[in-house]
Amino acid sequence: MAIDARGVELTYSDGTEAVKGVDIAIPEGEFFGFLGANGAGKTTTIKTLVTLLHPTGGSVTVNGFDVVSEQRSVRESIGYMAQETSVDPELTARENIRFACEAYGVPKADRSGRIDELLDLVDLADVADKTAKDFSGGMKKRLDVATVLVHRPPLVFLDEPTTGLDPKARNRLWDYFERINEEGTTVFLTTQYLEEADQLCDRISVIMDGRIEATGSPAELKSRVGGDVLDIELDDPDEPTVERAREVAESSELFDESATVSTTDEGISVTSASARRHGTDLLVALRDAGLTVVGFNVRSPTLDDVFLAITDADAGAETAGDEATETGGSGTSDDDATDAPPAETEVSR
Ligand SMILES: Nc1ncnc2c1ncn2[C@@H]1O[C@H](COP(=O)(O)OP(=O)(O)OP(=O)(O)O)[C@@H](O)[C@H]1O
Repeated sequence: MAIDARGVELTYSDGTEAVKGVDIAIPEGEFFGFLGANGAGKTTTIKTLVTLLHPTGGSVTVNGFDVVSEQRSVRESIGYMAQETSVDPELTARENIRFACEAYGVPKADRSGRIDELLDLVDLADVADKTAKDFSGGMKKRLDVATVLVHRPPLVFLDEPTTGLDPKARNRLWDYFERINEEGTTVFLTTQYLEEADQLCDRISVIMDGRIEATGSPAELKSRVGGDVLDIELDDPDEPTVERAREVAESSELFDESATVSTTDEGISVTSASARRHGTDLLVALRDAGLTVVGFNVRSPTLDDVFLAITDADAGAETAGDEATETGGSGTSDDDATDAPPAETEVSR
């Protein structure tokens, strides 16, 4: 097992319960995605797994080593790409990787071969001797990836590695991650992007408010949505119009007991096992209710829908969102620079 985490809890010294009993079991070679909105607890969990924070409850082994009593062995056997870049802008790409080789104790005789190999892996060989300060965001991230691989760790942690990158740079990074995984490295990736998790991961856990709400392959999670999705675009989708459409949908034939309706910027989305069969009936019912449908589409669910389904289910279950206050001086954290997370998710439709 690459990671075996049981009942992990992490309460910061200001009382914020960021992780509330998380179980994660990741076999070797898996590409695992840890998905959640801002502030859900992804970084706190990852920092616990890489020994930067000590769990306040539960137990974790990484590559068979205990994260508390065998911290050093854990660190030697993993690569960790943090959200903040570790690239030194004053050094060249080659020097940055060489520096990482020294830091990780890569034997001198192996260094230059390893550096060339990694420059090739992330396509930076052409700019190997340019200083990193002139690199684009995507190039810096690629260099970051190379530096965490110098000691050939069997397991790498990537904490939101593509946040802030344009789609092209993001796609390119995905190729490298896939390549690393194909070569046998276990990957633990955190992301806010459902599309990213869908594309890359064998298995995904969704974390919300410090708890894992769902785990499975992208296909399994999508099948939990319980049907296909009918997106309906309304003319002038102000609040009363959308509410009326929701009422019509909820009293239509589509609406069996597992069906759900969510509101979107354009109108409503109905998820139902009979979305394909009875979709057009709903359109007629909406027209009869005096509503103008300007667009509709029936599609298979995406991970966005999974996320929404979980969020909807969760909203009733608990009083949501006691957003923690930042103290900036936590005794348990060795980096206190977490930005206050805005209360929004990256779920775009
Ligand atoms: N040093 C700290 N002291 C106190 N609370 C903290 C600290 N760091 C994070 N938190 C809080 O713990 C919770 C989980 O934060 P965490 O950074 O793990 O979430 P995340 O899912 O990684 O979010 P993001 O996408 O913003 O990185 C949040 O409520 C956050 O405000």
